[in-house]
Amino acid sequence: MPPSIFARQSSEIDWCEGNYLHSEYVAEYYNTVSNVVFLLVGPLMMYLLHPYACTRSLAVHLVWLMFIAVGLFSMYYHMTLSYMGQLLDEISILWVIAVGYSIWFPRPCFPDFIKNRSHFGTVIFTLAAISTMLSFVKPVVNAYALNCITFHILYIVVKEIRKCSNHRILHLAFVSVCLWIVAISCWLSDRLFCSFWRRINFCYLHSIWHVFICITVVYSNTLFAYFDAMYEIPESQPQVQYWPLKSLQVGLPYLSITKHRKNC
Ligand SMILES: CCCCCCCC/C=C\CCCCCCCC(=O)N[C@@H](CO)[C@H](O)/C=C/CCCCCCCCCCCCC
Ligand SMILES: [Ca+2]
Ligand SMILES: [Zn+2]
Repeated sequence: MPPSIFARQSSEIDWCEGNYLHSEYVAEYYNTVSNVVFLLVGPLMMYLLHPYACTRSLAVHLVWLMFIAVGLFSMYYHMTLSYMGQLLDEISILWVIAVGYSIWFPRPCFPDFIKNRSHFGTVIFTLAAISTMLSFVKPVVNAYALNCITFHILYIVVKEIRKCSNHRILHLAFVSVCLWIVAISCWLSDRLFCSFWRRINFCYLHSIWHVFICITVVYSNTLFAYFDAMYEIPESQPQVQYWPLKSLQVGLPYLSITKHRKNC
């Protein structure tokens, strides 16, 4: 009988951290626990972005709810290393990116055949549905394919930043890219150079990736929310602020709205 898709270690991928070293129930202890950052940052962003979401669209909250779901699925995945865990982790990432694109993709960058944002959303959701089906074909390539989407995101960042002269936004874009470079270096190094990291007994790179990609997503989403707000709701005078140290530009960035349109 073939192993169940829920069976422990039925995933094709095994991350560098040793399995069942700290608990008989948790396959990769640090890779599991490090996902707590998603569970802390998601609700905090929903709280900080509430005025912006009320003005722009409540779908902004959906991104952060799905972000929390990604953290929970990722926890389940590293806890079990099951095939089901892997697919839940990857498919939930695909859909949160799809929702992010539908809300924040800058209107001037729409391809010519797109009529409006809801048409764009339909195209993105169709592509995400097709990709979801394809993800079952060769699950081992899914994570690489998801990471490749970032190159398209970087292309859009460069395109938008060329039109921008606001120093706070240039700083935000620069820090987003630096954080992503650190995150992806950890992810790739954990996958490609595991024997080296095992030799020096430092197998925590994938846990470090979880923390850095979580912060990168906060930075890049704030950047896209700013670009989008300047196109769609400029009258609300959007501004980037930082939690907890507003004045020093230190901490987690978020979009604040000066003139609040009371939709909720
Ligand atoms: C107009 C553009 C809008 C962009 C919206 C982007 C919204 C992204 C929101 C959430 C993505 C969360 C990703 C967290 C992954 C955590 C789980 C994890 O680590 N899974 C791994 C296995 O445990 C798996 O191997 C990872 C696969 C790859 C994930 C790729 C994530 C891409 C995130 C995009 C970041 C943008 C960076 C932009 C830099 C300027
Ligand atoms: Ca492992
Ligand atoms: Zn992970």
